[in-house]
Parts: sequence; C-alpha cells; structure tokens
Amino acid sequence: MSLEENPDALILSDDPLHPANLIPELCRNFYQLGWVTGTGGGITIRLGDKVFIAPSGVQKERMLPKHIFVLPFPQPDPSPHTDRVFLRRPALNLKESQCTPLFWNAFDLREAGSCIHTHSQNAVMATLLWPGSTFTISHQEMIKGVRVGGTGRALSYLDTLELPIIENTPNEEDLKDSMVSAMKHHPDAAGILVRRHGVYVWGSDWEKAKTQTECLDYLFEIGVKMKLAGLETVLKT
Ligand SMILES: CSCCC(=O)C(=O)COP(=O)(O)O
Ligand SMILES: [Zn+2]
Repeated sequence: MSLEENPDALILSDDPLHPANLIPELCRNFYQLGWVTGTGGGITIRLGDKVFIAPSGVQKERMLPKHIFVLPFPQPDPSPHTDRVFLRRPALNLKESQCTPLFWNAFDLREAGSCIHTHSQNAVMATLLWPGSTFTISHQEMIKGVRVGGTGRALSYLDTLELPIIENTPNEEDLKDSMVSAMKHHPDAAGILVRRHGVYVWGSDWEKAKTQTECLDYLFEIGVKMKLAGLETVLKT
C-alpha cells in the first residue's frame, strides 16, 4: 500500500528514534523541566523532506504518535501561514501547533533539523531582566555547548553569548516576521527569546537542538541569578 493510501505508515514505527515516537517522549521530559506545561511549547523534527509536528493546545506530556502531523518540506508555498499541505493528519479534530510558522523559520533560514519552543520561567525571567533587544552572558562553561547560528561551529569559552529578544504578540503565529528579522540581524544566534513568553532554539538535528536548549536554559537561569545578586554577566576579557 502506498503512503497516499496509508498515511499512518508515516507515524507508526517500532523504532524509538522515529520522530513520531520521539516527539511524545521528549515532550514528557520537557514537561518535567517546566518547559511545556499548560499545553504551550513543544518540539518539531525534520527528516529530509518531511516535518513532524505536534497538535496545538493539547497536553504535550500526554501526546501519542497518532496525534502527530506530517508536512512536506518545503511547502508548495514557501512561507506556510495558511492552507498548509499535509502528508498525514490525525484522525481526531486537531490543528497543527501554532508554532508551525516559527519552526519553519528555523528550517528555511538555518536549515535546521529540529526546533524547540519552551515556556521555561528561566527564559521568561531573562527577557524581563534584560529589557533591551538582546540577552548577553560571558565566561560560562556552558557557552561551549551552543553553536554559532545553532548549526555551525561550537562557541568557545571566550565567546560572549548573545541572543535576540523579540516582543510577544497576542497570537503566536504573528511572531513570524519579527523572528525572521531578528534571525537576519543576528546570524550567529542559536535561538530567539520572546519577551514574557519563552524561547525558540534550533539545531541541525533533535539531539543538538535539545542539548543547546539545555545549555541556554542553564545560562538563562544563572544569568538571572547573577543579575539578581548584583553580579555583572558580561566580563571584559
Ligand atoms: C498556554 S499556551 C499559549 C500558546 C503558546 O504560547 C504556544 O506555544 C502554543 O503552542 P501549541 O503547540 O499548543 O499551538
Ligand atoms: Zn509559546
């Protein structure tokens, strides 16, 4: 039977590393970290010309492989906002994540293989304590776990980490254009913070997106603690 006749073949696999199995498992981990509580946030994985995306507005820690959407990459319309094309939709009455156009920015502009969106309080607090348009921190070992542009070489201990901060919008999808603009102005950034909302982080595959999100979340947390303790977060040389 062809994939057109049996689209569920795109999400049914015994392989625990298949994206349709990984996305629910990773979201359970992210829920425990406080990254995807209250239905917000999530992860997408792109394998070549197929993108795997979770549904919108569901408890991400209870998601199952049968709930996963599969979209072709690229889309016939290169900036999918409406009228998206699907290779597989869940049988239930679900809509794809509102983060889809933001995830697509990471695929289009950085050739990412995965993108994670968290509502971590560490990220949100960083956007409150850094009131300008960037979060910066230097001289922290965890900077070495972040890559230039998310998909390039690893940063050095001597590099200052800088992440753009964009302003939140009432609808997640409307962040798309300001995220594109921030990504163009900050080609070396591995992610984008969204004020009073969270962060988007990408990588060339899901493992790198996950570990970079872990390093960045650590840096947000320690940066917030340092600032609250009256310490400088960027040292001169
Ligand atoms: C309380 S979640 C508000 C919407 C949001 O920020 C979000 O990340 C939604 O993601 P979804 O995948 O559920 O569309
Ligand atoms: Zn969100």
